[in-house]
Amino acid sequence: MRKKIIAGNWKMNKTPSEAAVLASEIRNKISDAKCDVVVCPTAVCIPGVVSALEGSSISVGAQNVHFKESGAYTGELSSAMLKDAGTLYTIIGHSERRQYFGETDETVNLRTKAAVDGGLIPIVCVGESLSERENGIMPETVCRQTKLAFLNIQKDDAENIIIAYEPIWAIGTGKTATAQQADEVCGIIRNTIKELYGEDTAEKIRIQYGGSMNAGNAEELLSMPNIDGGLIGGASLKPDDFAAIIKAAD
Ligand SMILES: O=C(CO)COP(=O)(O)O
Repeated sequence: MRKKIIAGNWKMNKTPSEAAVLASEIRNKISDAKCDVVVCPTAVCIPGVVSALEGSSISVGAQNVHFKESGAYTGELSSAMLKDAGTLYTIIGHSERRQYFGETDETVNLRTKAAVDGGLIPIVCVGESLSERENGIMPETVCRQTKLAFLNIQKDDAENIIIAYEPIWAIGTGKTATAQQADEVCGIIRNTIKELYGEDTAEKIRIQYGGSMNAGNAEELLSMPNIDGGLIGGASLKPDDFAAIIKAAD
């Protein structure tokens, strides 16, 4: 039985002081979660959020990580820096980064390797666009993204990586994939992991769904056999809604 994992992607929202308040509010609402809970604020908010959550079971994640250890990469953050700041997870390859910041399958793979080597748990995002779905190439897209993200990742490391299936057409649109649609794609991803690493890794790896998950639809999505959690955008900024999603996972 895979332990569920609910992560909040705060995206480019909240100042450091607002983020610390939000973290405290979330902490107060979910003291007894049975699933893993992660919040991913912007990098500048990490120290304040880490201290607001100190001693709680809620972990902190970053929204991106660079693939080099240090050097002339203005504006970037290494896994060692994030780790030292108290981060345990990092989102990698979110579709917004692929769309607006030139992220490619190759850089997603480099970042995934750097995160693993630096002791961070990657949350690797994959997902098709609306036109890919409408043209019948959704399976090809998610298989390709998954295979390339895991290139040169050892089996022992692979099973600890989290994959987030986020169909681009469902992000921030209020248009959620149906539970059946989401489960089908999470199953395709799990099968790809089976091809790469075998049945045992495929059974262990956790696959989240992300895309307009909210307090109303979380329970149905999280009850599906291949969905092991959620990567939540908008609803993770509302403590009551985020707490309701965590309750649905438990
Ligand atoms: O992109 C997402 C999480 O990474 C999903 O965002 P929304 O939940 O706002 O649709």
